[in-house]
Amino acid sequence: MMNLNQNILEKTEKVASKKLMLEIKDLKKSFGNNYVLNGFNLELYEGENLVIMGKSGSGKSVMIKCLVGLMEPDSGSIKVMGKDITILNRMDLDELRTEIGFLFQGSALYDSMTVKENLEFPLRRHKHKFGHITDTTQLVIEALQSVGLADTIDLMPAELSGGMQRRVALARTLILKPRIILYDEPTSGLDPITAKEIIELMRHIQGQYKTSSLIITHDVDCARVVSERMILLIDGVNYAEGTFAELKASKDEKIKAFFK
Ligand SMILES: Nc1ncnc2c1ncn2[C@@H]1O[C@H](COP(=O)(O)OP(=O)(O)OP(=O)(O)O)[C@@H](O)[C@H]1O
Repeated sequence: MMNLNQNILEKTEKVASKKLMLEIKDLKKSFGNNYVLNGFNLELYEGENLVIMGKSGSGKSVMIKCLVGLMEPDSGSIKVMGKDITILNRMDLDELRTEIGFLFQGSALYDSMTVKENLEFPLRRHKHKFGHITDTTQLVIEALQSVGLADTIDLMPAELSGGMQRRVALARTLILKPRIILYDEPTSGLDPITAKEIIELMRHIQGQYKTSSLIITHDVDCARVVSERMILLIDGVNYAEGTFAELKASKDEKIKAFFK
């Protein structure tokens, strides 16, 4: 039987051999006297699903905004696939952004466009990534198939349920074949059954597209099913890190509060 030390060593080697997709080091951001991020760190490895949990107002959105270049941190470094985004110029940042897909709360579809047109939209915007594509239909169908909704291609968003709209929004993200996906509260506002469908879909996407995902959620079920690792963001730092099972077993009151 394998002893514990050997097991830990093998796990460490496995992680070390994986490519680092995202790396946040000592991130700090404050607004006046409100010190929101006080040295936050994060490492996301290729192919993994990393969940971040934090109470409302703990700085999750601020962290995401810094990560995608919408907000300037006070200090710290943010590397996406090895490139420090805090020093990239606009054009390089735009190009790097095509490697990152988003599924944000209320990732709204354009109401006046069909599902197909909604999915073609990012392809037109990021033409340079795919060169000149004359027939986008096949790409649209493939992306819709991966979320199980190929038959909605000619429908309008209003004809879809809330869960279907979120799946189409995910297809619109996938069509650019991102290497990293950021999910911000992917199950919020959905009934438990639809939320479960989205959670299963996130797992399926990870397998099919080999994406690395950063998932911000309050949903304990979602964290349990999708995460390989979790970070608890408390007081602007990584208060605790580990697998779902490790954190759930903690006796620390602040950690326990997340699993009640
Ligand atoms: N542009 C801003 N100017 C001033 N304060 C801000 C700004 N953006 C965020 N904050 C403050 O930063 C703190 C963290 O906010 P943030 O939106 O990141 O929380 P959150 O963890 O995403 O919360 P929730 O789970 O409710 O979405 C809050 O105290 C908020 O008031």
